[in-house]
Order: sequence, then structure tokens, then C-alpha cells
Amino acid sequence: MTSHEAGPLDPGGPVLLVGAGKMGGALLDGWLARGLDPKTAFVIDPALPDVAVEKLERLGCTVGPQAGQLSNPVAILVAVKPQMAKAALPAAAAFAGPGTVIISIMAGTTLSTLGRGLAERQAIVRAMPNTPAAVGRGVTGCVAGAHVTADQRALTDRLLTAVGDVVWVEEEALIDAVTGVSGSGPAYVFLMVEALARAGVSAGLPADLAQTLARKTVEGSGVLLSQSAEPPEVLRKNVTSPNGTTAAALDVLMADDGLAPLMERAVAAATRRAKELAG
Ligand SMILES: NC(=O)C1=CN([C@@H]2O[C@H](COP(=O)(O)OP(=O)(O)OC[C@H]3O[C@@H](n4cnc5c(N)ncnc54)[C@H](O)[C@@H]3O)[C@@H](O)[C@H]2O)C=CC1
Ligand SMILES: O=C(O)[C@@H]1CCC=N1
Repeated sequence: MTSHEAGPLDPGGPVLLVGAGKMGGALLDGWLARGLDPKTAFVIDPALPDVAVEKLERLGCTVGPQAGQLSNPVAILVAVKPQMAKAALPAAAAFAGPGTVIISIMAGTTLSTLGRGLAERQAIVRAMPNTPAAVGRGVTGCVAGAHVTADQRALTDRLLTAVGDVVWVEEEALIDAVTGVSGSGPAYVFLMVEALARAGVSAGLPADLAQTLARKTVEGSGVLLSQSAEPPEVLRKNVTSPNGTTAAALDVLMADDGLAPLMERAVAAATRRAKELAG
């Protein structure tokens, strides 16, 4: 796993983002926060609200570049919905040069599908980040296509470690499982906060207090997990007094029909859906 380097982010040339929604926008924010020169940041997103366009332009980024304004970007990051890939890839192809690495974060969309809309020997990386990238705490799984050079792999690493940690896999099919675990994973955690709060209300707490307790518990546990050298199993056992309250709850959560089989089914469903999105 690689984590970010010290010093401002310098990809060594212009970078084009195609699709600046939730995930693309989080990556761009992360790059700018890590010191990317806004003059080297270009964005294509026909549906970006005026206020977002104005904000980016005020910072010095170029939104909707014309043909003469951008040539040979070092990287193009494609962050549109998989269903929009056909509509968005021609713009990426039009701006890509022989030295450009195309980084796609579209769930399910395979290297082979991506390759169909691009030059024959175009370097392509398939990546799967997650929304904690918005606060610099994302984790991204990547696989490199056949034409990616070592320098392009290092550049991809630099762009993605700007918003968190990066892991590389050698087998493309594993990216679907990465999607099921960490790409979609933040939603599972947020759902747990919602469910914990609701359970608190059922146990008699006022709704806003239950919400605060559930939220702070997950926030604090995340920070503890990130700062502790202990595995989650030990951190769990640290909470669990013999025959105490946690043990009573864990008897439910760790039963044969508890959290583990539920999570297994959830991750399998997400992984399966990623494969379906491949078309
Ligand atoms: N939201 C998440 O947690 C994650 C999303 N992804 C992937 O990121 C991609 C984007 O997802 P979100 O950011 O959630 O969606 P989103 O809907 O927030 O963003 C997509 C953006 O693409 C723009 N767009 C649509 N057509 C376009 C075109 N032809 N050219 C340029 N831009 C165009 C839209 O205006 C929108 O701003 C998806 O493929 C998804 O699989 C990957 C990891 C995590
Ligand atoms: O739900 C989705 O399809 C995307 C991919 C991972 C997170 N969001």
C-alpha cells in the first residue's frame, strides 16, 4: 500500500477530469488541497452547476477546455457514471495524447470496454476510490492495463495517494471485489450509524441524542482504529467485558445469522453488480 508523499502535488503536466460529481469533485478538491497548481487542472462536466463552475474558475482551473487550450495531458481521470461512459469517452479520447494515462474510476467498466473508445496503445488504469477521499482518507484499488508504463503507474499513485492510500492488484477481476468492500463500503458504515441511532430510539433515547451518540461512536472508533496498531478484533475485545453488556450484544451480532453472513451477502451483491455493469 502506498500513502502520500510530502510536498505539493506536481503531476508534471496538465490533468483533465471528466465528470466532476461527488467522486470526481472529491478527487479534484483533494488534489487542489494537496497543492496541485489550478492552472494545470482542466474539467469537463456539461451538467456542473454555475456556482461550481465559477468556484473552479476563480481558483484558476479551466472548465470546458477548447481544443487549443489543452494538449497532451499527463492524465485524464474519468469519473462519470458507467452508463455515461459512451457519451464521455470521446472527449477523453479527443484530448488524450500518446503519453496520457487514462484513469477510470467507473464501477464495473472494464479495461477492455474502456480500450474500445481509445487509441490502440493508450495507457489505461482502472481504479476504485471511495468517498473518504473528500477528507484525504480514501483508499483506492487500482489495476494497470497492458500499456501503462512504470512512470504512469507512479503518476497514478501520486494522484490517488493525494486523497488517501492506494493498493494495486494484478488481476482485473479483483477490482469488482474492491468495489464491493471499499468502493461501496462507506455506505455500509453510514447505514450502521443510521441503524444504531434507530436502535437507540427504540431503547428509549430522544432521536437527536441517539443520532449524536451513534455518529460519535463510529467517528471515534474510526479514529481509534486508524491510530491503533491493534487489529479490529483486539479493539473489539477491549470493549467486551466477560458476561457484560457488549458480550450480550455481540451474541446477537455474531450469531450464525448475524452480521458476518449479512456482510458476506452485501459484498457479494455489490461485486456481482459491478460485474453486471461491465455489460
Ligand atoms: N460515489 C462513490 O462513492 C464512488 C463512485 N465511483 C464511480 O465514480 C463515478 C461517478 O460517480 P459519482 O461521482 O457518485 O456520480 P455523480 O453523478 O455525482 O457524478 C458524475 C458526474 O458526471 C457528469 N457527467 C455526466 N455526463 C458527462 C459527460 N458526458 N462528460 C463529462 N461529465 C459528465 C455529471 O454531470 C456528474 O457531475 C461512477 O462511475 C462511480 O461508479 C467510484 C468510487 C466511489
Ligand atoms: O454505487 C456505485 O455504483 C458506486 C461505485 C462504488 C461506490 N459507488
